[in-house]
Amino acid sequence: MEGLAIRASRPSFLCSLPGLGGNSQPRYGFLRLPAPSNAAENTKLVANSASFHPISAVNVSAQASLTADFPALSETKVKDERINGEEKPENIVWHESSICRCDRQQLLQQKGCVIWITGLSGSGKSTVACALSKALFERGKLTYTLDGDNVRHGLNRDLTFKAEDRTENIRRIGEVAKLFADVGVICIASLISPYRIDRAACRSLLPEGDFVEVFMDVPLSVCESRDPKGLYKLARAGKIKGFTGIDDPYEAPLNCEVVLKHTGDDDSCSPRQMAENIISYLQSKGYLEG
Ligand SMILES: Nc1ncnc2c1ncn2[C@@H]1O[C@H](COP(=O)(O)OS(=O)(=O)O)[C@@H](OP(=O)(O)O)[C@H]1O
Ligand SMILES: Nc1ncnc2c1ncn2[C@@H]1O[C@H](COP(=O)(O)OP(=O)(O)O)[C@@H](O)[C@H]1O
Repeated sequence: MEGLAIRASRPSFLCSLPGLGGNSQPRYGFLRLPAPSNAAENTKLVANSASFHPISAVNVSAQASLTADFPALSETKVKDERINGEEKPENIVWHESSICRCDRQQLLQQKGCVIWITGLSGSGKSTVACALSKALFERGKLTYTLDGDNVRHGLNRDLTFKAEDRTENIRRIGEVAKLFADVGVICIASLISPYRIDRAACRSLLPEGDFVEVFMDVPLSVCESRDPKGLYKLARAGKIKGFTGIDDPYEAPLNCEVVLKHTGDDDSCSPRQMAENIISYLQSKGYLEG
């Protein structure tokens, strides 16, 4: 177990393995514990990990008994009872895989992360997401885009635009994006995500640096003049209630990784150029290498 540097800020099993694979960048993966040969050994291993991941004695014995009854669970660990401040049901154990995130990243020659594009309706989120995924594809990098509009056709079809439903929309997309990042994919999430606290919650799901918040800094007047779906017109006419920027708030990021500022309709504001700005950021942080 020597040489493992635990990222204390993460309430999970994430740890960094400095120097692994000859790369100076820390790699993130699940801490692998050897398969215990018996319940006592298992208890000891779990107890040893308690310095970074507090678990209760009740869970330790539950783990030991599950392991005895179901050998297939021998490499599972009891997961934190509280994740993201929420109570989790009891008797849920984390099943470990023999292939970890760093293996997948090595395979893909890139690092998983989430590019979170936020901004008003009509600010160009979907357009820049599309340009980014195309430009990365041309460089041989694997992306997947979660667009608010699209996800609301399926996974989030039950959600409206009232505040608590927007929060749930963002939470679900944040969780799905986290899974994609764990696959090693560059996940592009483009949704209005108007509330700072919800974006911060999604950020907190990921290891530091892996959440790249991109703000489409486009004035409301520009978005409204574009109005490709005619929704601003309807909102102004009072036919849509609670429309972001009209009668519902948008909280611009105070401190995000990339700001794409609209300064006119010149080349510097083209979707392609905006995508290149994001790619430069990813390159500078090593996300386009394995
Ligand atoms: N009331 C209201 N407010 C804002 N937007 C509305 C609303 N009703 C429908 N739409 C359309 O839904 C798209 C936004 O969905 P999101 O999932 O991105 O929104 S949110 O993050 O949950 O706030 C948004 O798409 P984009 O224009 O692509 O942003 C709108 O077309
Ligand atoms: N960088 C840009 N410059 C000029 N027009 C743009 C740009 N990005 C998007 N648009 C146009 O603005 C409108 C809204 O873009 P869209 O990507 O659908 O925004 P959002 O996803 O934020 O609602 C579309 O008609 C699109 O062609």
